[in-house]
Amino acid sequence: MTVAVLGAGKIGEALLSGLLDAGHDAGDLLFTERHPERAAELTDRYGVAGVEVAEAAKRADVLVVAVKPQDIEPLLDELAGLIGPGSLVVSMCAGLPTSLFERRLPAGTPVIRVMPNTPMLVGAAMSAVSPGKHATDEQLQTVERLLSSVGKVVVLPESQQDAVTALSGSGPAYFFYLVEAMIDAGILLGLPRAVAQQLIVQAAVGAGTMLEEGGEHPVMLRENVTSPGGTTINGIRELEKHGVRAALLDAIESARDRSVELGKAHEE
Ligand SMILES: NC(=O)C1=CN([C@@H]2O[C@H](COP(=O)(O)OP(=O)(O)OC[C@H]3O[C@@H](n4cnc5c(N)ncnc54)[C@H](OP(=O)(O)O)[C@@H]3O)[C@@H](O)[C@H]2O)C=CC1
Ligand SMILES: O=C(O)[C@@H]1CCC=N1
Repeated sequence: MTVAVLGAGKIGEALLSGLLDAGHDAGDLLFTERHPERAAELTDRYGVAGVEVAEAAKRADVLVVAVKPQDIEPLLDELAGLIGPGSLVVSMCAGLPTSLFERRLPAGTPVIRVMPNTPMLVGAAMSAVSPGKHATDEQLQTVERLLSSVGKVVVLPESQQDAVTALSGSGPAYFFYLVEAMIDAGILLGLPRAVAQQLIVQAAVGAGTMLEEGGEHPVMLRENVTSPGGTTINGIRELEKHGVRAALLDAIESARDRSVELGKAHEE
């Protein structure tokens, strides 16, 4: 099976790299890029061929659309004249509904909407998958299998994709932001930056592993760190005083709203 990534930016590269690490053959992967120097860099790094969209449409069984939602219109115009009956289109674009692709591509084109995240680069993606109206169960399974090689996969109704985009699509950015702020706190307390970074990154990895493997609720895990009359509760009081929980709710709601807005921009 040949997979072509249309738009090999951050997420497109993460997919190529994750698939190669998972054992996919470079010869079964293609990508398109509009900057020749970026294409050359990717071919050097991964041994994957950069091609024109027409060649990708001709050779690939699965076309993964990974351009910014703002760049979708010209690509759809181009693809509309190129897509053959055997092509399966997978969109990773935030906010864009499968109905947009179905309306603009040849009648009956199977489309599957996916929201992955950048940990795909290290085989630890969370991908949520929603089939459009022409995608068969077999095509859904193909996409699930492909994405399972680079992380975890859930199948969800498309109506939940804007929420998923805000939660797990953007989620890594919020964790990185917290880590960055906590490293700054280490600097404030006089630790060398490298030491602060090592301490916080390992605390994040340890917490993530406990969340994933321990099976305990996050509230319980936090309570276990919070000794009576100890240090952690002082920190928690400050987080509550500064409304960090409400800030996260607002942040994720706002990201969801932006996903809805990106989709609306392409309504008929
Ligand atoms: N980054 C993330 O964590 C995630 C992103 N996504 C989705 O993935 C998509 C890409 O996001 P991201 O990787 O961050 O964005 P990037 O801008 O890094 O990647 C998109 C790439 O596609 C190129 N491009 C645009 N139009 C074309 C075209 N017609 N043919 C070939 N290449 C083209 C862009 O070139 P140029 O540099 O000139 O713009 C760019 O290199 C978005 O729709 C986003 O919603 C989904 C989940 C997570
Ligand atoms: O910021 C964005 O729009 C993309 C979608 C989810 C993560 N990154």
